[in-house]
Amino acid sequence: MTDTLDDLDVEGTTVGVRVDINSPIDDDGSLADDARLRAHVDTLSELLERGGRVAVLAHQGRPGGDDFVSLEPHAERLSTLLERPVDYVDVTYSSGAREAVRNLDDGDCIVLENTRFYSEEYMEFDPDAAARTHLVEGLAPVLDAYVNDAFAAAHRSQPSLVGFPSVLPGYAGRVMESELDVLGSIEETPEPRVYVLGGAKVSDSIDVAWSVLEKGLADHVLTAGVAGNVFLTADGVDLGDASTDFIYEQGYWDEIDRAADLLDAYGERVALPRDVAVERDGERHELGVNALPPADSEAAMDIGSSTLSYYERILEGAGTVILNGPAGVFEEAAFENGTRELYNAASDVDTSIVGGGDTASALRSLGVEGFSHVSTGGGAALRMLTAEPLPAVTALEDGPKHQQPADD
Ligand SMILES: Nc1ncnc2c1ncn2[C@@H]1O[C@H](COP(=O)(O)OP(=O)(O)O)[C@@H](O)[C@H]1O
Ligand SMILES: O=C(OP(=O)(O)O)[C@H](O)COP(=O)(O)O
Repeated sequence: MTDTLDDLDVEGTTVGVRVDINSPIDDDGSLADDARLRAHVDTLSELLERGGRVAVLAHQGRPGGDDFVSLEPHAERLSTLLERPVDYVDVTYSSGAREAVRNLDDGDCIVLENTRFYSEEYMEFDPDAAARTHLVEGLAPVLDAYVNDAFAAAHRSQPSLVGFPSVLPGYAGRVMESELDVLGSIEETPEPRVYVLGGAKVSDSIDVAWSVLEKGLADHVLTAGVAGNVFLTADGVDLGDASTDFIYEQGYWDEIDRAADLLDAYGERVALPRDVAVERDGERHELGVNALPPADSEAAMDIGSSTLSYYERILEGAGTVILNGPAGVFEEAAFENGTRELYNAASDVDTSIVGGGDTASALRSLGVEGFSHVSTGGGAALRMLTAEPLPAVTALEDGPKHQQPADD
């Protein structure tokens, strides 16, 4: 068990709080959805009301992505949500960042710059190595304690997640605490258990599929989204140039082989889309897999209606469904149907657990409700639901193993 905020003597304590406010970003760089910021309000308010001095640490996007932006808009929105000034600091661990942290008074809050603006934060380290990174050596000297509330990133072994608890006393924030509580007992959920893997993080989805199939946790794995397209390709379906190029551009070429191996080993428990939707003459047009490939420029953007009927039948018999990732490009009206209907069917299952940043945003924009638990995490929730340890949680549990770096 990890210590929580109940174990922290907050007043006058300078706390580095790692949150996950990684959010969809509009074309103009503003926040398209603030659900993940709202999720952390309880933790941050509690720390501030108890007289803590709070330096928020977080990442946004991945290098090269359109959503790889500064945390300035996040600081502004947090200020509104917390109903108090929240200053944005344009550095993360340099002397300027240390200065901003030293200047905090009781009840003050700042947001440090996107941790992933520094390349080491985009690499995986074991906790000992993470303790020696620039980020941790630079910032830990001015912190008294570390709170990890970033459940959604807890499956990453990055310095801001595993390095700080190696040199500072670490505590789980309220989001982390409640997620660990709800998601910690997957083996006890009713069977049959169905995992629905959609979205665009194909490597994560295939990792999860292997793990839950090998451990006998999943009775069925339903594939959709880009993951579904990769499985179809692995099964020998030619999706055409547009979808195939997309898989290649996203760096998922190797995943096709992994998906093929998985189909060889557990094919009878893995369901593949039976049809896909493409854009033809400006409208949605559905094609059965036998009618593929489509014309050159037509990408598979959603699952079609016969896939939906097939998946709905499996879900009708399920005791538990665990779902991550949209079934298609739900951001476009023509391709939201698969996601809406699949989520609706999943929400009718007795025990229904859903997670993921885009998934939560799809739930809200499509108005789907009724899940037993909506997790702030996608990959992290799935990893936990495979009964695998989360590196950031293990680091918190293990506690500090190294001396806190000295202040200058
Ligand atoms: N067939 C598809 N082709 C391209 N993108 C897709 C497809 N299906 C889903 N997506 C995209 O997947 C993204 C969400 O995936 P992901 O980040 O894995 O979800 P989450 O954040 O819930 O874990 C969405 O932006 C959606 O447009
Ligand atoms: O959005 C996140 O994960 P998710 O898409 O699995 O919900 C987390 O912020 C982790 O981000 P990452 O998958 O770029 O490491």
